[in-house]
Amino acid sequence: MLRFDHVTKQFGGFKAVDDVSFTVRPGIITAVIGPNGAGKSTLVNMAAGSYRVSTGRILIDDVELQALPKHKIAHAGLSRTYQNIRLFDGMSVMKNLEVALVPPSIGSLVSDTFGFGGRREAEERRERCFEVLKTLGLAPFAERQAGSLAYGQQKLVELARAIVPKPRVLLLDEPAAGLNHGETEQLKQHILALRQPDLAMVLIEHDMKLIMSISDTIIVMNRGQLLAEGSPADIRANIEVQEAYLGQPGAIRDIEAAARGRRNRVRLREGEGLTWHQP
Ligand SMILES: Nc1ncnc2c1ncn2[C@@H]1O[C@H](COP(=O)(O)OP(=O)(O)OP(=O)(O)O)[C@@H](O)[C@H]1O
Repeated sequence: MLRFDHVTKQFGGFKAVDDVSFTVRPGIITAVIGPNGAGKSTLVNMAAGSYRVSTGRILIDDVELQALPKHKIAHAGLSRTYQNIRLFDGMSVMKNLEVALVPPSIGSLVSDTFGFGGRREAEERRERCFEVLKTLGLAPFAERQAGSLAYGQQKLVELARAIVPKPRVLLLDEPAAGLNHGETEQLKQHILALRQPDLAMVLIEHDMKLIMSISDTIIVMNRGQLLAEGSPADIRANIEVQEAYLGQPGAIRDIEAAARGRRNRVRLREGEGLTWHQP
């Protein structure tokens, strides 16, 4: 379980994430949506240790992540993919995956990737990587240079690299960005297949069709604040959220004013299970 507990991130005087609290449960897919600049990637970057939290806590179960270095966060069970592909272009697909299995105590990715540990450990790592490549249909490309693959295949290699360490929390930052219809459909099937009882998955996406078809719960962010959370049906049914997402400022102001007049969390639509959060 991943928990954001009153998390704020300031860049100078600007709050990119402003007192956000929510929980990502295992066994389901939690989507985070919102207009450009809403603070979605900043949440991921803080959880993964790329950005320091200004105030608040981020936890996997009882382990606080916000003060840990990146490799310890990975060791605690968190994996991520990036909005922009970050593979080692000149290395084989297999090596790109093996890098993710380097024991944190070693310190040097290179020494491990190119031969650290006993033959047995190396063999086990390769077996695990190959197993994931097979699952994602990438086995034929195992020894190809990552940079030589098509864009859609590289996005899948990123996903594979995030999966090999068997994470407990998987953060996917716009995995469908730049994919065509067929590739997006394929990605959808892979993400659905990843849904397991012991994995908490966060999906940041702008592709609303994909979001609505695979998410179990949706968090709506706007201007650094958590605006609403609910099931896809709740979110779809709520015209105000749609307007906010489509960027109509009048609707956002109305929603903010409505929420400000209430204490803490309020349910505006009791029957629908949509929870509003006070900005
Ligand atoms: N390193 C940084 N320094 C200064 N400002 C930043 C930094 N990273 C993000 N921001 C700002 O924080 C705000 C939130 O950015 P973020 O990337 O989290 O939004 P997002 O919801 O992921 O947007 P998008 O959907 O466009 O990726 C933006 O205004 C952005 O310019």
